[in-house]
Amino acid sequence: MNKIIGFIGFGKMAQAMAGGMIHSGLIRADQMMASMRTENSRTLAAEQFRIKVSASNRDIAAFADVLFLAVAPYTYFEVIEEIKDNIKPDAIIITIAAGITASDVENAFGNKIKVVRTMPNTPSLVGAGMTAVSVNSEITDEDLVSVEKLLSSFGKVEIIAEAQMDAIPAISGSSPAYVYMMIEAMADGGVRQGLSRDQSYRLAAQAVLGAAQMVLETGKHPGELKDQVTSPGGATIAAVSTLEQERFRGAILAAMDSCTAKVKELGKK
Ligand SMILES: NC(=O)C1=CN([C@@H]2O[C@H](COP(=O)(O)OP(=O)(O)OC[C@H]3O[C@@H](n4cnc5c(N)ncnc54)[C@H](OP(=O)(O)O)[C@@H]3O)[C@@H](O)[C@H]2O)C=CC1
Ligand SMILES: O=C(O)[C@@H]1CCC=N1
Repeated sequence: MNKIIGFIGFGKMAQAMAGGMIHSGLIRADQMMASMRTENSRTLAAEQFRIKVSASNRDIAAFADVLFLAVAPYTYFEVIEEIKDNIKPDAIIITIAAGITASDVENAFGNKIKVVRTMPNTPSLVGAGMTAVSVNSEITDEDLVSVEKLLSSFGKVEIIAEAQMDAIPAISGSSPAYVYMMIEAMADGGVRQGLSRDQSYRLAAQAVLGAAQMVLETGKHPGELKDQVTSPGGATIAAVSTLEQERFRGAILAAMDSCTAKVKELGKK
């Protein structure tokens, strides 16, 4: 793809997307540039990713064909105020912040701009990301093709209605954190039974990966797949019964409600 990709803010999420794009071969490091606040972050990013770095958000905005706004939600509007007169007229602005709407961004720029609101996740780094996408009315069919191509270079893309975007962090933006917690707990359980720590992580992570792949590839209901594991009078149903007593599913639903409530709060600041 023959475009300059700019990142304003190059933290955990931007690095995961940039790493995924470079690794896929779609974008070369010399097509990417990023601005960060501290010198230390810029030095590390230049060393690790071999991209151009700058202290000036305006410099990045002036060169980018596709500009990712990858700062925290509470920094969005000061950054937009800083760069709004510097973006290329045809630039595509990609937002990744939880809770910030496309119309918030349009209003902050103060004129008609192309906005793609996304909610990515960190598995983008290994090409296994999940990015939800909604676009504003300035995005043409041709733009959407380019955006989908770019975002697909590091994982799956789902186009969704803007009104549903606040629901996405809980299910795919933040949820890798819950899964890592589950893998960590499963590995602790393995270690408790005498398995090595390393082997426990590999066993637990591969079981989670395989279960997710079963849901995606068989198209079967997760309940049916669970039933295939639970042999009558066996060990799995003993584990399932304890999980139900401990409100495993209730805890996940409650955590997702907290996540979504926080997303809405982030958008109001
Ligand atoms: N982490 C995740 O899994 C996900 C995060 N997001 C969204 O991504 C965004 C960033 O989150 P995350 O990557 O976790 O955060 P990080 O704290 O890791 O990164 C923030 C980045 O912004 C830079 N920064 C801060 N202030 C400025 C400024 N004024 N101008 C330019 N750069 C600045 C920081 O630079 P420095 O290091 O020099 O301080 C850093 O590079 C958030 O909006 C979040 O909602 C979305 C989906 C998933
Ligand atoms: O924790 C956060 O607010 C961001 C949004 C989704 C994942 N990380």
